[in-house]
Amino acid sequence: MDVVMTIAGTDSGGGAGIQADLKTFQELKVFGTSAITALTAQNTLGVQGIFPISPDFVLQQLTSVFSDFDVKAVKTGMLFSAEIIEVIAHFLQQKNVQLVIDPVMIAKGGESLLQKEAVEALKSKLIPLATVLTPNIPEAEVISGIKIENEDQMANAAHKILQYGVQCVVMKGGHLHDQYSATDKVYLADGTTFSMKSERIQTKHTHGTGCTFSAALTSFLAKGYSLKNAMIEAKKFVQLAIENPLNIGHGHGPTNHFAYQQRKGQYEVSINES
Ligand SMILES: Nc1ncnc2c1ncn2[C@@H]1O[C@H](COP(=O)(O)OP(=O)(O)O)[C@@H](O)[C@H]1O
Ligand SMILES: Cc1ncc(COP(=O)(O)O)c(N)n1
Repeated sequence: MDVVMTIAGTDSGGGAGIQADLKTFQELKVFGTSAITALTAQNTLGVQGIFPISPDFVLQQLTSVFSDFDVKAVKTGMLFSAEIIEVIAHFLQQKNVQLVIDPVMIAKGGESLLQKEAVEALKSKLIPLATVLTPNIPEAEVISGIKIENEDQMANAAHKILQYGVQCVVMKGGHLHDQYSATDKVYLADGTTFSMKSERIQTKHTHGTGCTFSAALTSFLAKGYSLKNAMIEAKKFVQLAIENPLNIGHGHGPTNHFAYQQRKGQYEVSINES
């Protein structure tokens, strides 16, 4: 059984963060472990409270898991502070794992999940260790310092981020103003790019989409899929999770992690090489 790990914050409402990651891992038949960076009191309406975990205790969780399991791939989500990022980066530097970084900054309701001062530590300490970085457009703007309003600016931002040492950047298109499609663009350090296009679902139930995508990507990498195939299957996983909502909660509801196993044979992501 392939063992994976999520280093992230919790979501008491179960739609994002650690909970979304573990549900995704379970559906994709990998064994999920975790190191929690912060507890959030959260539901589909927003984040009502944040209780950060001490950096020492984050390190204790990492040490417990890695001293016992052969962890194949790790993803990070909400990291909250520079101190927590530094502890994680120092720890992972000495490990041979595939690392997916979802640079979570702001919850859909607008609450900050990463302190502003922590962006520098993310850029200089953690991103250089990563196999893949999965920013949404606002996160890519903060990390690159480039405003993204068109494809050229997106490519410039991706190439700047690749210079920080990460092997691959996926620009997630959920926030783009495209009425019909949700296109994610993938930029690799070898200069190649491709895009993954799916139908944009008109829905307010997109809580945890970024967490779910990066957890699925981590699972497929741990299972030995190539980077490209892992990315395509992760896109399929999140598309089906959005397309088949559970209709629970009174705000931005969670996605449906069960849908991939039920419907994966009925859906193909459209790939464009460039
Ligand atoms: N309305 C939608 N319909 C289809 N796919 C979507 C939709 N919104 C987001 N996605 C997809 O969900 C994934 C997460 O994207 P995004 O919402 O940009 O990230 P985040 O949750 O980090 O803000 C991406 O693969 C994106 O293309
Ligand atoms: C603990 C936690 N982590 C991450 C997110 C981001 O959620 P989304 O994937 O919807 O951007 C969240 N709302 N809460």
